[in-house]
Amino acid sequence: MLKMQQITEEIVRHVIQPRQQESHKGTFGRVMTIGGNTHFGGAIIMSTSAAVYSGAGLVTCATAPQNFVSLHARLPEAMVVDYQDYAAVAALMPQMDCIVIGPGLGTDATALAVLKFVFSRVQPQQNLIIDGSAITLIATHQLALPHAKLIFTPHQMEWQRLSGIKLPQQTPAQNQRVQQQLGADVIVKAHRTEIYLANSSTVWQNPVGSAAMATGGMGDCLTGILAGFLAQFTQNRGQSILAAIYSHSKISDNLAKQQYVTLPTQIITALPHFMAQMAG
Ligand SMILES: NC(=O)C1=CN([C@@H]2O[C@H](COP(=O)(O)OP(=O)(O)OC[C@H]3O[C@@H](n4cnc5c(N)ncnc54)[C@H](OP(=O)(O)O)[C@@H]3O)[C@@H](O)[C@H]2O)[C@@H](O)CC1
Ligand SMILES: Nc1ncnc2c1ncn2[C@@H]1O[C@H](COP(=O)(O)OP(=O)(O)O)[C@@H](O)[C@H]1O
Ligand SMILES: [Mg+2]
Repeated sequence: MLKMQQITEEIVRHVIQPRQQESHKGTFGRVMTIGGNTHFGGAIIMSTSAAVYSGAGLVTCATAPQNFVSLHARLPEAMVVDYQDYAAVAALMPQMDCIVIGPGLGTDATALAVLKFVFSRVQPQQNLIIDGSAITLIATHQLALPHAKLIFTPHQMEWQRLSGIKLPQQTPAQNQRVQQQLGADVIVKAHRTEIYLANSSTVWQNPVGSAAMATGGMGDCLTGILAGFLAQFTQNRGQSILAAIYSHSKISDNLAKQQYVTLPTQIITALPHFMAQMAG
Protein backbone atom coordinates (compact mmCIF):
# COMPACT_ATOMS: atom_id res chain seq x y z
CA MET A 1 0.00 0.00 0.00
CA LEU A 2 1.28 3.41 -0.99
CA LYS A 3 1.51 5.92 1.84
CA MET A 4 2.25 9.65 1.39
CA GLN A 5 4.10 11.57 4.06
CA GLN A 6 5.60 15.06 4.27
CA ILE A 7 9.20 15.75 5.28
CA THR A 8 9.37 17.64 8.57
CA GLU A 9 11.94 19.95 10.15
CA GLU A 10 12.14 17.39 12.95
CA ILE A 11 13.73 14.92 10.52
CA VAL A 12 16.33 17.54 9.56
CA ARG A 13 17.12 18.28 13.22
CA HIS A 14 17.46 14.57 13.85
CA VAL A 15 19.91 14.10 10.94
CA ILE A 16 22.11 17.20 11.43
CA GLN A 17 23.94 16.64 14.70
CA PRO A 18 26.71 18.69 16.35
CA ARG A 19 30.10 17.62 14.99
CA GLN A 20 32.06 15.09 16.97
CA GLN A 21 35.11 16.96 18.36
CA GLU A 22 37.48 13.98 18.23
CA SER A 23 37.50 14.02 14.43
CA HIS A 24 39.35 15.06 11.29
CA LYS A 25 38.41 15.74 7.65
CA GLY A 26 38.30 12.01 6.88
CA THR A 27 35.58 11.60 9.51
CA PHE A 28 33.19 13.63 7.37
CA GLY A 29 33.47 11.69 4.17
CA ARG A 30 34.93 11.92 0.68
CA VAL A 31 32.92 13.12 -2.31
CA MET A 32 33.66 13.16 -6.03
CA THR A 33 31.59 15.32 -8.38
CA ILE A 34 31.77 14.45 -12.08
CA GLY A 35 30.45 16.73 -14.84
CA GLY A 36 30.88 20.17 -16.29
CA ASN A 37 31.79 20.16 -19.98
CA THR A 38 33.17 23.25 -21.70
CA HIS A 39 29.66 24.84 -21.83
CA PHE A 40 28.26 23.85 -18.43
CA GLY A 41 31.17 24.42 -16.04
CA GLY A 42 28.88 26.36 -13.71
CA ALA A 43 26.76 23.28 -13.02
CA ILE A 44 29.63 21.23 -11.60
CA ILE A 45 31.05 24.25 -9.75
CA MET A 46 27.70 24.62 -7.96
CA SER A 47 27.46 20.91 -7.20
CA THR A 48 31.03 20.84 -5.86
CA SER A 49 30.53 24.02 -3.82
CA ALA A 50 27.36 22.65 -2.25
CA ALA A 51 29.21 19.49 -1.20
CA VAL A 52 32.00 21.54 0.44
CA TYR A 53 29.62 24.00 2.14
CA SER A 54 27.38 21.23 3.47
CA GLY A 55 30.39 19.80 5.27
CA ALA A 56 31.86 16.93 3.26
CA GLY A 57 35.40 16.37 4.55
CA LEU A 58 37.21 16.13 1.19
CA VAL A 59 35.78 16.95 -2.21
CA THR A 60 37.30 16.26 -5.64
CA CYS A 61 35.80 17.54 -8.88
CA ALA A 62 36.33 15.58 -12.09
CA THR A 63 35.61 17.95 -14.95
CA ALA A 64 36.87 19.42 -18.23
CA PRO A 65 40.28 21.07 -17.59
CA GLN A 66 38.88 24.36 -18.92
CA ASN A 67 36.90 24.58 -15.66
CA PHE A 68 39.84 24.16 -13.27
CA VAL A 69 40.73 27.86 -12.94
CA SER A 70 37.18 29.12 -12.48
CA LEU A 71 36.44 26.38 -9.95
CA HIS A 72 39.58 27.12 -7.94
CA ALA A 73 39.00 30.87 -8.05
CA ARG A 74 35.66 30.32 -6.29
CA LEU A 75 36.45 27.21 -4.29
CA PRO A 76 40.09 26.53 -3.41
CA GLU A 77 38.91 23.86 -0.93
CA ALA A 78 38.12 21.47 -3.79
CA MET A 79 40.63 19.27 -5.63
CA VAL A 80 40.38 18.73 -9.38
CA VAL A 81 41.05 16.02 -11.92
CA ASP A 82 40.49 15.86 -15.69
CA TYR A 83 37.38 13.68 -16.18
CA GLN A 84 38.94 12.16 -19.30
CA ASP A 85 42.07 11.09 -17.39
CA TYR A 86 40.60 7.67 -16.66
CA ALA A 87 43.69 6.38 -14.84
CA ALA A 88 43.53 9.27 -12.38
CA VAL A 89 39.75 8.99 -11.93
CA ALA A 90 40.05 5.23 -11.40
CA ALA A 91 42.76 5.74 -8.77
CA LEU A 92 40.62 8.21 -6.82
CA MET A 93 37.21 6.55 -7.06
CA PRO A 94 37.69 3.74 -4.52
CA GLN A 95 38.22 6.28 -1.69
CA MET A 96 34.88 7.96 -2.29
CA ASP A 97 31.85 7.59 -0.02
CA CYS A 98 29.66 9.41 -2.49
CA ILE A 99 29.95 10.18 -6.19
CA VAL A 100 27.79 12.67 -8.12
CA ILE A 101 27.60 12.29 -11.89
CA GLY A 102 25.71 14.43 -14.39
CA PRO A 103 25.55 18.16 -13.58
CA GLY A 104 26.61 19.88 -16.79
CA LEU A 105 28.07 16.65 -18.17
CA GLY A 106 26.36 17.13 -21.53
CA THR A 107 25.22 14.35 -23.81
CA ASP A 108 27.99 14.07 -26.43
CA ALA A 109 30.37 11.14 -27.02
CA THR A 110 32.83 12.36 -24.36
CA ALA A 111 30.05 12.53 -21.77
CA LEU A 112 28.80 9.06 -22.67
CA ALA A 113 32.33 7.62 -22.38
CA VAL A 114 32.89 9.24 -18.96
CA LEU A 115 29.55 7.92 -17.71
CA LYS A 116 30.26 4.39 -18.95
CA PHE A 117 33.69 4.46 -17.32
CA VAL A 118 32.27 5.54 -13.96
CA PHE A 119 29.57 2.84 -14.18
CA SER A 120 32.29 0.24 -14.80
CA ARG A 121 34.28 1.29 -11.70
CA VAL A 122 31.73 2.26 -9.05
CA GLN A 123 31.51 -0.22 -6.16
CA PRO A 124 28.40 -1.68 -4.51
CA GLN A 125 28.86 0.13 -1.18
CA GLN A 126 29.24 3.57 -2.79
CA ASN A 127 26.48 6.17 -3.11
CA LEU A 128 26.10 7.27 -6.74
CA ILE A 129 23.90 10.32 -7.33
CA ILE A 130 22.81 10.38 -10.97
CA ASP A 131 21.58 13.77 -12.20
CA GLY A 132 20.89 15.90 -15.26
CA SER A 133 22.69 14.85 -18.44
CA ALA A 134 23.61 11.45 -16.96
CA ILE A 135 19.90 10.60 -16.66
CA THR A 136 19.26 11.69 -20.24
CA LEU A 137 22.23 9.59 -21.44
CA ILE A 138 20.99 6.47 -19.61
CA ALA A 139 17.55 6.89 -21.18
CA THR A 140 18.84 7.63 -24.68
CA HIS A 141 21.37 4.79 -24.77
CA GLN A 142 19.47 2.36 -22.54
CA LEU A 143 22.54 1.86 -20.39
CA ALA A 144 22.60 -0.99 -17.87
CA LEU A 145 22.81 0.31 -14.31
CA PRO A 146 25.78 -0.56 -12.09
CA HIS A 147 25.60 -2.21 -8.66
CA ALA A 148 25.84 0.71 -6.24
CA LYS A 149 23.56 2.71 -3.95
CA LEU A 150 21.89 4.63 -6.76
CA ILE A 151 20.04 7.91 -6.24
CA PHE A 152 18.37 9.44 -9.27
CA THR A 153 17.52 13.16 -9.14
CA PRO A 154 15.47 13.85 -12.31
CA HIS A 155 13.26 16.84 -12.93
CA GLN A 156 9.92 15.86 -14.45
CA MET A 157 11.16 15.83 -18.07
CA GLU A 158 14.26 13.81 -17.17
CA TRP A 159 11.95 11.41 -15.30
CA GLN A 160 9.76 11.13 -18.39
CA ARG A 161 12.85 10.19 -20.42
CA LEU A 162 14.07 7.63 -17.87
CA SER A 163 10.75 6.11 -16.79
CA GLY A 164 8.75 6.39 -19.99
CA ILE A 165 5.90 7.91 -17.95
CA LYS A 166 4.59 11.03 -19.69
CA LEU A 167 4.52 14.11 -17.50
CA PRO A 168 0.71 14.27 -16.98
CA GLN A 169 0.69 10.57 -16.00
CA GLN A 170 3.41 10.92 -13.34
CA THR A 171 1.24 9.86 -10.41
CA PRO A 172 2.77 8.49 -7.20
CA ALA A 173 1.59 4.96 -8.07
CA GLN A 174 3.09 5.07 -11.58
CA ASN A 175 6.32 6.65 -10.35
CA GLN A 176 6.71 4.08 -7.60
CA ARG A 177 6.18 1.21 -10.03
CA VAL A 178 9.17 2.30 -12.14
CA GLN A 179 11.26 3.28 -9.12
CA GLN A 180 10.87 -0.25 -7.78
CA GLN A 181 11.98 -1.68 -11.13
CA LEU A 182 15.08 0.54 -10.97
CA GLY A 183 15.76 -0.61 -7.39
CA ALA A 184 17.05 2.86 -6.57
CA ASP A 185 16.14 5.97 -4.62
CA VAL A 186 14.32 8.34 -6.94
CA ILE A 187 13.77 12.06 -6.33
CA VAL A 188 11.28 13.52 -8.81
CA LYS A 189 11.94 17.26 -8.66
CA ALA A 190 9.07 19.69 -9.14
CA HIS A 191 7.33 22.47 -7.22
CA ARG A 192 6.53 19.81 -4.62
CA THR A 193 9.33 17.27 -5.03
CA GLU A 194 8.48 13.62 -4.36
CA ILE A 195 10.95 11.11 -2.94
CA TYR A 196 10.69 7.35 -3.53
CA LEU A 197 13.16 5.52 -1.30
CA ALA A 198 14.40 2.02 -2.09
CA ASN A 199 13.01 -0.57 0.38
CA SER A 200 10.12 1.66 1.49
CA SER A 201 6.55 1.98 0.30
CA THR A 202 6.19 5.49 1.72
CA VAL A 203 6.23 8.34 -0.80
CA TRP A 204 7.70 11.45 0.77
CA GLN A 205 6.77 14.95 -0.31
CA ASN A 206 8.80 18.09 0.23
CA PRO A 207 6.44 20.73 1.71
CA VAL A 208 8.85 23.68 1.38
CA GLY A 209 10.41 25.62 -1.52
CA SER A 210 8.89 28.15 -3.91
CA ALA A 211 9.08 29.68 -7.36
CA ALA A 212 12.01 31.75 -6.08
CA MET A 213 13.98 28.53 -6.75
CA ALA A 214 13.08 28.35 -10.43
CA THR A 215 16.49 29.32 -11.80
CA GLY A 216 19.21 27.37 -13.65
CA GLY A 217 21.61 25.50 -11.39
CA MET A 218 19.18 24.90 -8.55
CA GLY A 219 19.17 21.13 -9.12
CA ASP A 220 22.95 21.08 -9.57
CA CYS A 221 23.18 22.68 -6.12
CA LEU A 222 20.91 19.97 -4.65
CA THR A 223 23.22 17.18 -5.84
CA GLY A 224 26.08 18.61 -3.78
CA ILE A 225 23.94 18.94 -0.64
CA LEU A 226 22.79 15.34 -1.05
CA ALA A 227 26.40 14.22 -1.43
CA GLY A 228 27.57 16.20 1.57
CA PHE A 229 24.79 14.83 3.77
CA LEU A 230 25.25 11.22 2.61
CA ALA A 231 29.02 11.45 3.14
CA GLN A 232 28.80 12.64 6.74
CA PHE A 233 25.39 11.63 8.13
CA THR A 234 25.65 7.89 7.65
CA GLN A 235 23.26 6.58 10.30
CA ASN A 236 20.13 6.50 8.17
CA ARG A 237 20.52 7.00 4.41
CA GLY A 238 16.85 7.64 3.74
CA GLN A 239 16.59 10.30 6.42
CA SER A 240 19.80 11.99 5.20
CA ILE A 241 18.32 12.21 1.68
CA LEU A 242 15.07 13.70 3.01
CA ALA A 243 16.98 16.18 5.20
CA ALA A 244 19.10 17.36 2.26
CA ILE A 245 16.05 18.01 0.09
CA TYR A 246 14.21 19.88 2.83
CA SER A 247 17.27 21.97 3.78
CA HIS A 248 17.86 23.06 0.14
CA SER A 249 14.29 24.41 -0.13
CA LYS A 250 14.01 25.73 3.41
CA ILE A 251 17.14 27.88 2.99
CA SER A 252 15.54 29.30 -0.14
CA ASP A 253 12.31 30.01 1.79
CA ASN A 254 14.31 31.84 4.46
CA LEU A 255 16.06 33.98 1.83
CA ALA A 256 12.82 34.50 -0.12
CA LYS A 257 11.33 36.46 2.78
CA GLN A 258 13.43 39.33 1.44
CA GLN A 259 14.34 38.22 -2.10
CA TYR A 260 12.28 37.80 -5.26
CA VAL A 261 14.60 35.07 -6.53
CA THR A 262 17.10 32.95 -4.57
CA LEU A 263 20.27 31.90 -6.38
CA PRO A 264 21.90 28.49 -5.98
CA THR A 265 25.16 30.20 -4.95
CA GLN A 266 23.29 32.09 -2.20
CA ILE A 267 21.77 28.86 -0.90
CA ILE A 268 25.26 27.34 -0.87
CA THR A 269 26.68 30.27 1.12
CA ALA A 270 23.84 29.99 3.66
CA LEU A 271 24.29 26.24 4.27
CA PRO A 272 26.77 26.37 7.21
CA HIS A 273 24.58 28.85 9.14
CA PHE A 274 21.40 26.86 8.50
CA MET A 275 23.08 23.63 9.55
CA ALA A 276 24.31 25.21 12.80
CA GLN A 277 20.71 26.23 13.56
CA MET A 278 19.44 22.70 12.90
CA ALA A 279 22.22 21.14 15.00
CA GLY A 280 21.58 23.47 17.95
N1 LIG B 1 25.14 26.99 -15.23
C1 LIG B 1 25.17 25.77 -15.79
O1 LIG B 1 26.22 25.27 -16.19
C2 LIG B 1 23.90 25.03 -15.93
C3 LIG B 1 23.91 23.78 -16.51
N2 LIG B 1 22.83 22.98 -16.55
C4 LIG B 1 23.00 21.60 -17.07
O2 LIG B 1 22.40 21.54 -18.32
C5 LIG B 1 22.13 20.18 -18.65
C6 LIG B 1 20.74 20.06 -19.21
O3 LIG B 1 19.77 20.21 -18.19
P1 LIG B 1 18.40 21.00 -18.40
O4 LIG B 1 17.52 20.66 -17.27
O5 LIG B 1 18.70 22.46 -18.57
O6 LIG B 1 17.85 20.51 -19.81
P2 LIG B 1 16.88 19.31 -20.26
O7 LIG B 1 17.31 17.99 -19.74
O8 LIG B 1 16.69 19.38 -21.71
O9 LIG B 1 15.49 19.65 -19.53
C7 LIG B 1 14.78 20.82 -19.84
C8 LIG B 1 13.49 20.46 -20.57
O10 LIG B 1 12.62 19.80 -19.64
C9 LIG B 1 11.39 20.49 -19.56
N3 LIG B 1 10.80 20.37 -18.20
C10 LIG B 1 9.59 19.83 -17.90
N4 LIG B 1 9.37 19.82 -16.59
C11 LIG B 1 10.45 20.37 -16.02
C12 LIG B 1 10.79 20.61 -14.67
N5 LIG B 1 9.99 20.30 -13.64
N6 LIG B 1 11.99 21.17 -14.44
C13 LIG B 1 12.83 21.48 -15.44
N7 LIG B 1 12.55 21.25 -16.74
C14 LIG B 1 11.36 20.71 -17.04
C15 LIG B 1 11.72 21.90 -19.97
O11 LIG B 1 10.55 22.51 -20.37
P3 LIG B 1 10.42 24.06 -20.84
O12 LIG B 1 11.50 24.81 -20.12
O13 LIG B 1 10.65 24.00 -22.28
O14 LIG B 1 9.06 24.46 -20.43
C16 LIG B 1 12.76 21.67 -21.05
O15 LIG B 1 12.10 21.35 -22.29
C17 LIG B 1 22.31 19.39 -17.35
O16 LIG B 1 23.54 18.71 -17.38
C18 LIG B 1 22.34 20.47 -16.30
O17 LIG B 1 23.10 20.06 -15.17
C19 LIG B 1 21.56 23.43 -16.01
O18 LIG B 1 21.51 22.93 -14.70
C20 LIG B 1 21.44 24.96 -16.01
C21 LIG B 1 22.65 25.64 -15.42
N1 LIG C 1 8.46 26.61 -8.67
C1 LIG C 1 9.25 25.88 -7.85
N2 LIG C 1 8.85 25.60 -6.58
C2 LIG C 1 9.64 24.88 -5.76
N3 LIG C 1 10.84 24.36 -6.13
C3 LIG C 1 11.28 24.59 -7.38
C4 LIG C 1 10.51 25.36 -8.30
N4 LIG C 1 11.20 25.42 -9.47
C5 LIG C 1 12.35 24.72 -9.30
N5 LIG C 1 12.40 24.21 -8.04
C6 LIG C 1 13.45 23.35 -7.48
O1 LIG C 1 14.70 23.70 -8.09
C7 LIG C 1 15.40 22.52 -8.50
C8 LIG C 1 15.51 22.51 -10.03
O2 LIG C 1 16.26 21.41 -10.46
P1 LIG C 1 16.71 21.24 -11.99
O3 LIG C 1 15.53 21.43 -12.88
O4 LIG C 1 17.48 19.99 -12.10
O5 LIG C 1 17.68 22.52 -12.16
P2 LIG C 1 19.11 22.68 -12.89
O6 LIG C 1 19.31 21.48 -13.77
O7 LIG C 1 18.98 23.96 -13.67
O8 LIG C 1 20.14 22.77 -11.83
C9 LIG C 1 14.63 21.34 -7.94
O9 LIG C 1 15.10 21.01 -6.65
C10 LIG C 1 13.20 21.89 -7.86
O10 LIG C 1 12.40 21.25 -6.89
MG1 LIG D 1 19.08 19.54 -13.38
